[in-house]
Amino acid sequence: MLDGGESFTTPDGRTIGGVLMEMKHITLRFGGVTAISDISFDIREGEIRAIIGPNGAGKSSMLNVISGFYKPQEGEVFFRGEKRGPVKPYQVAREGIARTFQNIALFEGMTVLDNVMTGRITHMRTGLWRQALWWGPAQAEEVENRAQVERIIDFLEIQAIRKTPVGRLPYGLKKRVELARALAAEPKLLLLDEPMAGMNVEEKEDMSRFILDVNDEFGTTIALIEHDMGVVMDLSDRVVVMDYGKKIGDGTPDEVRANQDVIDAYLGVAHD
Ligand SMILES: Nc1ncnc2c1ncn2[C@@H]1O[C@H](COP(=O)(O)OP(=O)(O)OP(=O)(O)O)[C@@H](O)[C@H]1O
Repeated sequence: MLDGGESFTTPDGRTIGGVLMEMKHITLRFGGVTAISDISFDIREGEIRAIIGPNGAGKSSMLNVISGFYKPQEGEVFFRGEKRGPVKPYQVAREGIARTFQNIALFEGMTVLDNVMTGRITHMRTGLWRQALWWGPAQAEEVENRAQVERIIDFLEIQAIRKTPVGRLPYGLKKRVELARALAAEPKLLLLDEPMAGMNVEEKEDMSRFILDVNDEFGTTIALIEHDMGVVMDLSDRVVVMDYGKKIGDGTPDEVRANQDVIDAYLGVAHD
């Protein structure tokens, strides 16, 4: 277990470990706009952690800080006990963080299988020259990559469409392919950007089940952002609530539901 507090057991019997990621006093500004104002919270190993809030609350900005895409003007980010320095997003990917996007970012002309394969890039170690020659280590690596990709395709129940170009798929399935690609990287921490946005009820139920199964089967820690509060309450172990760039709540779904500031924010009660 990593440093940073006691582990705890969830109501459904899963063990949540120590702190995997810690955000300390994060402030992020865009010119005169303060998108995130002095927010601290942690993400523990094995948990499903949601960041919710009304439109413009600062959730996407926070996800981009976690993924290393935005560098906050103030505050510190710790991942696996180490303070993050100035990193490029690909270095964050190598650290074991993968993400999906709110607006699907797949290669529409490529098959499902090839799209999921692109998620293995961070695991490709042999140089292009050896790969071109299909020689020795490159061959072994390719076999290993294919096996992992097939495992994920089976797990997310997309075998039947593995040779279909992504552009031909309905929205809900595209989202599932995006999840598959992120999982192909075997992330320690998986970031989901509004995974249920634009989905119908049935697709939302499917996606919820897959998120829970991924967490359970692979032990992947999951952080997701969402503005629809109802969607994440059944799914998450703990929830951070943001409003106007500030943290107004943090706790279990029950604690957050009972928090008056959270109720006010969602009902649109005016701020002082
Ligand atoms: N690149 C940017 N440049 C300038 N301002 C930005 C930028 N990104 C976000 N903002 C501003 O920061 C604030 C927080 O935006 P953010 O997109 O993080 O919120 P959000 O909670 O994700 O909203 P939504 O649910 O609508 O996606 C908003 O006032 C927004 O206009």
